[in-house]
Amino acid sequence: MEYVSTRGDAPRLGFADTLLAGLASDGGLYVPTAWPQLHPETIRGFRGAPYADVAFAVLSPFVGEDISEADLKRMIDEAYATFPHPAVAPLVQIGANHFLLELFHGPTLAFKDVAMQLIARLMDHVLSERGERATIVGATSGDTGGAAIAAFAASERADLFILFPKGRVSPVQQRQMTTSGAKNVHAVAVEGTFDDCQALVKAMFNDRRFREEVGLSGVNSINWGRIMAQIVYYFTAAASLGAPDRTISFTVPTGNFGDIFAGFAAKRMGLPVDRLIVATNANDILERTLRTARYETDGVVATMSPSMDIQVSSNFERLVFEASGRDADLVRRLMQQLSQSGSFTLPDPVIEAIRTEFDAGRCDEAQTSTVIREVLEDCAYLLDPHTAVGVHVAEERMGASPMVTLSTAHPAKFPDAVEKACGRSPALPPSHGDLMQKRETFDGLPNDLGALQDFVRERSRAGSKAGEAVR
Ligand SMILES: Cc1ncc(COP(=O)(O)O)c(C=O)c1O
Ligand SMILES: N[C@@H](CCOP(=O)(O)O)C(=O)O
Repeated sequence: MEYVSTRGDAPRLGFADTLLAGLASDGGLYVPTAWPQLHPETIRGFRGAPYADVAFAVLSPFVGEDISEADLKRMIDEAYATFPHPAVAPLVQIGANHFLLELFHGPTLAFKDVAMQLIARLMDHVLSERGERATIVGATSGDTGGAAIAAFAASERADLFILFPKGRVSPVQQRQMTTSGAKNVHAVAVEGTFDDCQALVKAMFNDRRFREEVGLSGVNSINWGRIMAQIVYYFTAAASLGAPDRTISFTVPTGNFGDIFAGFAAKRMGLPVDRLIVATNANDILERTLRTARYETDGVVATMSPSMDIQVSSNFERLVFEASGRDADLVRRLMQQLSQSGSFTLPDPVIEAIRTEFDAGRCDEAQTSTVIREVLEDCAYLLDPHTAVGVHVAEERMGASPMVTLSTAHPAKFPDAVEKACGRSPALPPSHGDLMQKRETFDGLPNDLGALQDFVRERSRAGSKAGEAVR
């Protein structure tokens, strides 16, 4: 399997190089040259199968020969053994035809663990086979950071720098990033928004000298490995509800568009998906884009679902590439307009192609609180605010197909918002009991590329071991 950049101007890479590259050298995002196809009989066989077995079947074609079957199988088994729930990603019914796909049973109680636990193992494996080290820099609005730190804290091969927007993550999210005690982990509070953090990460990737100097790699969903691992749970959920013998719709609380793009990829691989529904909070750029064809950034507002407080939605670029018939020239032009003017307009055939498969809806703060309260009253089930955004939008758009709303975080990550909405404060699971008492360590930096690069240079050198090659 080979991967191409959405901007058409970077070398094609195999799986291992794509995984370590993160962002393509032309600023684009890698996608597979062709979508592997799963036969309906294979999908039918996923019913009742262990999650790790489905993961192996779905992921093998993307990995190809870069990692042996035995090693891939072992790493998948190890990754999902960190999830205490035997199903890894169980379904819970909350309405006649409405199901929640609980993706928060991993080490940091958010869906990011599903991919991060696997890609940390894959990256370490590839780096150690090559005798190399990597400097991983990631941006987070709260959940990616904690999941990456939990997954890479034991890494012998990577130094990890996580940028989070100061004062804009929940206390639980912040402590998951600042209390690991791991020497190779650096949590950095940036004076700015998540979009600022993400722009800094992309600027570091686009600085070729810096990229080579520190052996830069990334674990945000710009990295194909993240998307790939998230495809699996669309298959497990749909198969247990009757796919391939009936179609299933998915509603996805959306920020950076990675999670819903994984659903699109599952559909391209043969999963009978009916509608893919984008659910946004008040930061509704994607809902506006699907309605008006105009993608226009508009300043981020802080909400009770902070992990979705995003305006520049990286993976939308992958969708534009696919919906335009893989027109890299168009993608390059639109992304240039975005960086120059903060907006672009999708050509008619592209927005029409997107609308044939996607819908979108928005959920404001009052509606988020109402949903949390109503679902608690009706189903005795406590939603986190991100999932509540999804449930609100899903309920507006129920059709004939069963609806699966992705439940992306445990409510205990956002206890204040949940308590304000419904009067109940969710407790952290016992395994996280002492989190709020642990000592925090983090650095603060301005929203300044030079300052950040100096910081990374200094710390990643300190973290690397003498005698080992730096990528
Ligand atoms: C809890 C939660 N829900 C939803 C999202 C949105 O996912 P995506 O960025 O893949 O669209 C995020 C972060 O990205 C998140 O942390
Ligand atoms: N919501 C995310 C933002 C980063 O998204 P990613 O999927 O690109 O890593 C977060 O919680 O950090």
